[in-house]
Amino acid sequence: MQSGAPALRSVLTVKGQSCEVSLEPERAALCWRELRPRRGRERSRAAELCLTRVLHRARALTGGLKHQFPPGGHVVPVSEIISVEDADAGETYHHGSNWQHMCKPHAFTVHYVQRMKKHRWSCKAVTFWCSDEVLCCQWLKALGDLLDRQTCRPKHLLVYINPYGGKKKGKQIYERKVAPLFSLAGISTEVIVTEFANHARDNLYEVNLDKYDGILCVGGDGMFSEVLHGLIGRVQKDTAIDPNDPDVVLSPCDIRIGIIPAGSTDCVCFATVGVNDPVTSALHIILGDSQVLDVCAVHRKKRFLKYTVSNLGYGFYGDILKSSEKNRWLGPARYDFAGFKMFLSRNWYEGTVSFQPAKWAAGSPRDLTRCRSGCDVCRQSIAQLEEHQRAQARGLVRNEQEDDWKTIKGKFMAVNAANMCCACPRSPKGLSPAAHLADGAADLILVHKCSRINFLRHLIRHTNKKDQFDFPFVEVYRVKNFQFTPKHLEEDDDVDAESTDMAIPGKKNFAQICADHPSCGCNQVNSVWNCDGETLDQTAIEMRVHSQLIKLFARGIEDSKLEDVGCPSRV
Ligand SMILES: CCCCCCCCCCCCC/C=C/[C@@H](O)[C@H](COP(=O)(O)O)NC(=O)CCCCCCCCCCCCCCC
Ligand SMILES: Nc1ncnc2c1ncn2[C@@H]1O[C@H](COP(=O)(O)OP(=O)(O)O)[C@@H](O)[C@H]1O
Ligand SMILES: [Ca+2]
Repeated sequence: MQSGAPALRSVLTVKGQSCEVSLEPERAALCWRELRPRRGRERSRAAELCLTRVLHRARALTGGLKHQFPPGGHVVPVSEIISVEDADAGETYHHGSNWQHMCKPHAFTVHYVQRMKKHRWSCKAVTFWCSDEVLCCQWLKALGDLLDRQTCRPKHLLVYINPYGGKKKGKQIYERKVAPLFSLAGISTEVIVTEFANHARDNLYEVNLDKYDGILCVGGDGMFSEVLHGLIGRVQKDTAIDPNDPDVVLSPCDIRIGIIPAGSTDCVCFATVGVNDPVTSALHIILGDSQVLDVCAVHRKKRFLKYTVSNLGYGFYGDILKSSEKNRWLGPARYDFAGFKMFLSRNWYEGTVSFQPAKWAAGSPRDLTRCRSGCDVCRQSIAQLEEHQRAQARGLVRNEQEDDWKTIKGKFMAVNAANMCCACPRSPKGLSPAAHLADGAADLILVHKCSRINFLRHLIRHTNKKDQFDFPFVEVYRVKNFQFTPKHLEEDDDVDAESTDMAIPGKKNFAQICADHPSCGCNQVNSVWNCDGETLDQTAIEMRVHSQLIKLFARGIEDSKLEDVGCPSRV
């Protein structure tokens, strides 16, 4: 069906009921309604309410439907159709009171996305029976033409599976839940089951990226981090950008990354999709969703260390990660066990944090806004950032290289830089609920030394509606960069850029003794940085946000108003 082509309207049979079915290109929606609703099928008030919501959503998605659908109507935007195919021969067809088997049915099946509760999607199917073959072909062609126009959808994907992530079910999850959906959608894949850590990262430096429309990782945040490093590293290499230069403008990655969650925290997936469900993620990939994402680069002096997209955490979250690695056999529960242990240890670390606020950011960490699909705060922040950069280039405002630094010295239980809300099943609102995916800024959270009971109160607020920053011992800032120096390195301006913190013998020994004797009463000198679930050996670091450097197969968390909560009216 060409653009401007007339609408297709027919009377077709769905589940033995005659329906008026229409497909209108300008509305980009497939709609059907029963001509004579079945007797004795009175809709409950709840069902009617649900239907009103479907119509409201369809109107929003299709730019306003002029046509009102009476109760019994169904609307599926073409952008949410997964595939259309000839109905299976031999399928049972209900005609009047007789059940018949048709050898060659004149019917087609539409597979589409249905919204379930809590941002979960599932794949539904509806079969339309036609009176003759010509009509059936006409419908298949019209729908096929409209689907061909969905050019953002991937056709060929490279998939990396971590067989050891999370509950070690990555391969099973991919084969049972994801691969069948991809073949339904006509997506071909090349699958690599990783054999060792960093296999995916290293492989991405070698593969011909032009062959693929996207790179998928099946695993947790650590596996995502591998793919992120492989892809960003590869693109910088291809464009001759030196990642060791902390001030360099990194080349953006155009190829999208998809995450099939099969890890322990799945925070990147949860915070960009709204749920860690493999089927939902596969459907977002099939529809060709795209969500840009800020990436933070971590350096020490002039040496690149790591990229992070979710949380860069020192103290509590660094210690949890380090301690949990020994108990990998516990699966995702290792974090709760380590969390409990670290809570009891009440470690704190002395050091200095310096940062530059993101002055142009449209939001602030405690403004109660949430980053949602098509986020206005992200759009406005980037517009203001670009305006600011243009003014700087024209010399209208001072270069901020040396200005506006704020410095805080202290004893910290935790230093976290959340580049996104970091929502996960343990904390559905996340470490920084108002952080944004693509605003060019991160939320720097400083938790000063406090009593165990106060720290617990702060932690518990990650799981309820109260503000976790509303404590005198917690500070939060929206920043474009920050530096952290542990106290024992504060005087060491001359520390060789190549050396690590552990190269200071006396201090290493002290830290070692205390780590070995936690009951000795001394606090350890150093924690480690938890960088999206990977540890960093260095403690003195600098971090800078690179706005919108990568793209994911996601659309950000949708407003829950758009969910058809178990609506019975959508077949
Ligand atoms: C009392 C309940 C407190 C719940 C507090 C929950 C806060 C959760 C914030 C989570 C931020 C997650 C940031 C992202 C981290 C991931 O990149 C990263 C890697 O993920 P991967 O294994 O999938 O590769 N994951 C992590 O670093 C794990 C963080 C896990 C945090 C668990 C915290 C549990 C704390 C339990 C404290 C218990 C106190 C009990 C007192 C009686
Ligand atoms: N085949 C493999 N063997 C061992 N480790 C691997 C393999 N493939 C990937 N990894 C590493 O496993 C780590 C954890 O993976 P991840 O999928 O994030 O699981 P989890 O969420 O349980 O931590 C990552 O650091 C990744 O580099
Ligand atoms: Ca951000």
